[in-house]
Amino acid sequence: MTDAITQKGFVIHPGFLDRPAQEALVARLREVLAVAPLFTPRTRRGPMSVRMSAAGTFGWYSDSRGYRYERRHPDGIDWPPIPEEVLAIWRGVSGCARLPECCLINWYGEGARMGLHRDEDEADFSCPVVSVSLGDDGLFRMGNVDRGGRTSSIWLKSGDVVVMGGDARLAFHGVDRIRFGSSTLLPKGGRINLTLRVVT
Ligand SMILES: O=C(O)CCC(=O)C(=O)O
Ligand SMILES: [Fe+2]
Repeated sequence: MTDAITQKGFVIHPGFLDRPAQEALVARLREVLAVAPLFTPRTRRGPMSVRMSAAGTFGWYSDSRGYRYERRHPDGIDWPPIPEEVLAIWRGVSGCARLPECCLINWYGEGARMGLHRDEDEADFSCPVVSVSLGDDGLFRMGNVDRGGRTSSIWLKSGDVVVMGGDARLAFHGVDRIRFGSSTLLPKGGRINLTLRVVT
């Protein structure tokens, strides 16, 4: 693990997870996804390119009715518990006494992206959102609390952890593109991003 980098209030921990830790995490996530399969969220503008699932008390969900947190997977089952390995990352970097209530799982296949947005559906912004990147490189764009203005971009690699707290908690961010096949962690390629959130 190298020293943290701060850009526009986003704290980036390059290589926070070594390869064995990444592999252990992927094995846990496969167990979660076996219970709560990936689904394609829809917005008013159509299906998202990212596929999603979640662990924890709440999962983030979007359909034609809009965005919200839900206590159940769209198949009607409870979300599986957040794996202990994921909670350990939160304890290591969040500086927050509360535990995350949602571990959102985003799966980016070839060509998937996530437009600039703010994570603002939570009731309490005093804890950060912690993001964990696994698999292919993703070009992460960091903006400002208000839409517009200068942005800054960084390629997030497998094992990198980003803490969006303080001024960055409500800052715009997104993923412009991934380098499909750049990592050997996931045999079929793709990028997994976890975001850990205190929701209530
Ligand atoms: O994939 C990423 O690195 C960011 C994901 C994100 O911003 C989100 O799920 O809200
Ligand atoms: Fe986000």
